Amino acid sequence: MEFNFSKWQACGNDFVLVNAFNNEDISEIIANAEKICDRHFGVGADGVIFILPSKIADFRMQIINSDGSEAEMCGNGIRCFAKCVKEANLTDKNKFTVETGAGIIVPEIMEDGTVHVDMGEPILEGDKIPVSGFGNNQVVNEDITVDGQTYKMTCVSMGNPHCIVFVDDINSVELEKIGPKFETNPVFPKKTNTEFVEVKNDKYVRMRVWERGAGITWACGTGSCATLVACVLNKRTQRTAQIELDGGILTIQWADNNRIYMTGPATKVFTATWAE
Ligand SMILES: N[C@H](CCC[C@H](N)C(=O)O)C(=O)O
Repeated sequence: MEFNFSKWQACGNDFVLVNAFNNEDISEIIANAEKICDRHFGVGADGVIFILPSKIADFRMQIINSDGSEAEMCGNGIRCFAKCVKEANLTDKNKFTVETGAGIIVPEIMEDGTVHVDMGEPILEGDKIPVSGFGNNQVVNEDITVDGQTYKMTCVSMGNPHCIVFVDDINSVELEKIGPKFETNPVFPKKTNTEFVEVKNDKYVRMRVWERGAGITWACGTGSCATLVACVLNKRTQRTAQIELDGGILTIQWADNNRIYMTGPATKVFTATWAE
């Protein structure tokens, strides 16, 4: 298997990006995503992202987690995707449409090099997130029992499922122990990403994440969007706030038009060829 790729990171959430805009066969790369993402035997990444053509948008993005599972959407990934597309001269626009599993997403590359993304509307109906046991009701500050302990959860989908748990002290959360037990809890038919959040004030929160299919990552863009929505629903922040992650800070806004806007960095680390 031989293919060219570029390595990108966004707040420390890192990805292998593959340009398959000319419909190159990516089946073997997808089949080997776990090995490619391995931090000892491969490149090392939280996922593999493919740039693909689309019939309904300027581009299509496909995201494979480091465990080989496919996700509907990736917030940090789409910022890397946008700058990678621009660098590859696949467009002369700074704002364009991307078909994803979460619908059409619109990133815009800003003058200062950050990327501003219209992430669409949050999904709050329980059966659409999905979370079992709540019908189409919202899941806000509801009980969940994990490993014999009861937590209060608020669930939001940004095309992918998120379970947000507010804590008094983020440093006391044993993420590697409790994260996988939330991820695979039977109440989440499609598993879940889980965000633990310590609110610092009504415009600033600290968040750590255990991602579905990737484990602890240094940042989660869709998770930051879901976190802001959960904060507003629980009356803990304003509708615009900064989310401090292990690897950086994202600014998230839940606008009056009900759409979520995310702004943050994306940086190329290197380009290389996988030749095994
Ligand atoms: N692991 C996630 C996909 C990547 C999301 C995250 N890296 C982001 O920046 O949104 C899932 O399976 O839903």
